[in-house]
Amino acid sequence: MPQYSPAKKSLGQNFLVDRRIVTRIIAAAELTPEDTVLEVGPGRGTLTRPLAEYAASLTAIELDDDLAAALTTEFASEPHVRVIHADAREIDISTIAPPHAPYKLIANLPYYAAQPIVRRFLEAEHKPTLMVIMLQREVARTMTAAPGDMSLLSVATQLYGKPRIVTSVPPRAFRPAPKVTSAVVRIDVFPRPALPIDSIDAFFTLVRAGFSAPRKQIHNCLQQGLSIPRIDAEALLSDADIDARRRPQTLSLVDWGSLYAAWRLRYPDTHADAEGLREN
Ligand SMILES: C[S@@+](CC[C@H](N)C(=O)[O-])C[C@H]1O[C@@H](n2cnc3c(N)ncnc32)[C@H](O)[C@@H]1O
Repeated sequence: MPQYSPAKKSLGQNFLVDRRIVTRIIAAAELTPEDTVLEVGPGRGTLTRPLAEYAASLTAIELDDDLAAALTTEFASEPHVRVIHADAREIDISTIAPPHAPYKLIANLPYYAAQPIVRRFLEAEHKPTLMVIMLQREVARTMTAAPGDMSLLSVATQLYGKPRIVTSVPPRAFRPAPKVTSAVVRIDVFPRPALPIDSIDAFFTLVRAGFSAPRKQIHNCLQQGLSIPRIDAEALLSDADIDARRRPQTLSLVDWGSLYAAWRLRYPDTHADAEGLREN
């Protein structure tokens, strides 16, 4: 058994100790002996060991110097396992997965960086076909929300894939125990975004504007977020066949697609400086 350094809170190190949850994660990923797997944050290897047994090849990305070194030693004699010492938020995906080769991303994510990591892989040119990830249950619920409870994160997730919660995970399943309940989420990633949008950055400029004041009616949000007069916001919503009095969280993905098409038609030149989601 390798000697590990104490858990580092700053790196979100809550190590999974409940083997039943490991089994649920592996089952949700429906691994086959042909699979290429990418694990983010292998930590002390609780998931890494079974993944290495099931998958044809496994790449594990770990930011912690000590853990990356320990895992490299542990898997040195297994050529199908590669440990990369890097930050998953910044990794160049083309260097870890050959172009066009399908891969699955499986991770018990560090909560402080879960959203940027998920976003990075969902927005990537070379996306995973499937993600099975552990994150805070509140974040999981937001990702999987239905119209009525939608938010920027729900739209940003569901544009790229179909998420569902596999199971909730109590704090006692980890050492040290986190303060919050967690959840395993499976996202079946679409080969292409669910909406025919010509600019992802422009689309998220619109969605962000739409959620600029979630308690207000959608026409107010668009006025405020896009800096346009009320009459123009109402015209856009009418073009998209959306009642101007609805709240932004009630809009479905299809509604956002219609609103985007209407906005593109009325304001074809206003999106050049769009920055997408990355600035959040
Ligand atoms: C919640 S722990 C999970 C560890 C292990 N997979 C398990 O289930 O016990 C998150 C892991 O991600 C690593 N980590 C934190 N930030 C990271 C980043 N930006 N890129 C890659 N790994 C990171 C931590 O060092 C830690 O090992």
